[in-house]
Amino acid sequence: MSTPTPRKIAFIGAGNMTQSIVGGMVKSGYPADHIFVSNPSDAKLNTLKERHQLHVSNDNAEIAQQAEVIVLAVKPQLMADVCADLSRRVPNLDSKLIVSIAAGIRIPKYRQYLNENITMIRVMPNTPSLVGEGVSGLVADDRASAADKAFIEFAFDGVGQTLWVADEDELDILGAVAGSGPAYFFEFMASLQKAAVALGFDHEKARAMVQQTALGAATMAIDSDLELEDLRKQVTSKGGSTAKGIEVYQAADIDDISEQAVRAAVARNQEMAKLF
Ligand SMILES: NC(=O)C1=CN([C@@H]2O[C@H](COP(=O)(O)OP(=O)(O)OC[C@H]3O[C@@H](n4cnc5c(N)ncnc54)[C@H](O)[C@@H]3O)[C@@H](O)[C@H]2O)C=CC1
Ligand SMILES: O=C(O)[C@@H]1CCC=N1
Repeated sequence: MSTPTPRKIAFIGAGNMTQSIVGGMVKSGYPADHIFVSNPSDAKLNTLKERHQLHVSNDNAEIAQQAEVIVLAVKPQLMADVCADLSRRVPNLDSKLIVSIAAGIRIPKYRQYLNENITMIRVMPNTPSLVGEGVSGLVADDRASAADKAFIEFAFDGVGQTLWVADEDELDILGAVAGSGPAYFFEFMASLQKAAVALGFDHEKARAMVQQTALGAATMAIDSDLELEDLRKQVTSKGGSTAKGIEVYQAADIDDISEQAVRAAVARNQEMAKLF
């Protein structure tokens, strides 16, 4: 996608997600002098400033006042306080585009916290955004224009793939699959690594074989038109060793485990919508 007309964009919170999104935007040609980032402490701000020559501040409201787009990138638990401060100190919030990447909290809540008339897009990214291989789910309210949506799509295309979803229920599900997903894959990779160690490999070799296998499998899944199940079958020779390993996973009902995990994460997103 071509670079949209630059708008001044303020990121509230300089954590992992902000660092990756800002890095992706700059790499895609977005002018760094249109990017503002705030955080209570200086270390992450200094790194961002050195790396990209963008504007930084310890004062959320100061950068929000100057911006046309405000990205809320703090933990859900802090959102109410952060928004209360912005709504007290930033005039014309309803003339800006508000974006949140926080899990759970829904658009009507932001209207309560900030202003009933805001225009809002919610995005659910994931940590592989840090290496440009993220997935970001997006959902916009009825007030967001085509230009607003294109602008935010550009910002998140810089760190991976973007997927528009129909509503906030779907965003909760995408969050439980793709937002949390890297943790599930790491958990599985770590367990395979532990198995290799249990059978005699040292930690380093075990990790090398697991991570390269994960990369290889993911690359094959992306490059192939085959269903994942068929790719699995290609590895599983009749009467061979993989079949025995797969039998163990299937006996533990891996499909049911994954469904339960996703349902539990969706339920927590719904809970956070009520709590914060
Ligand atoms: N980490 C993940 O996998 C994902 C996280 N998210 C969401 O992204 C948001 C941020 O997550 P991360 O970047 O991972 O967290 P993080 O903990 O790395 O970053 C949060 C940043 O906010 C700063 N902060 C704390 N209080 C603040 C305040 N009052 N004003 C401004 N900044 C403040 C912290 O110092 C920190 O730098 C969360 O709401 C989370 O739900 C969404 C998708 C995936
Ligand atoms: O665990 C969380 O709440 C966030 C949202 C998706 C990934 N991390």
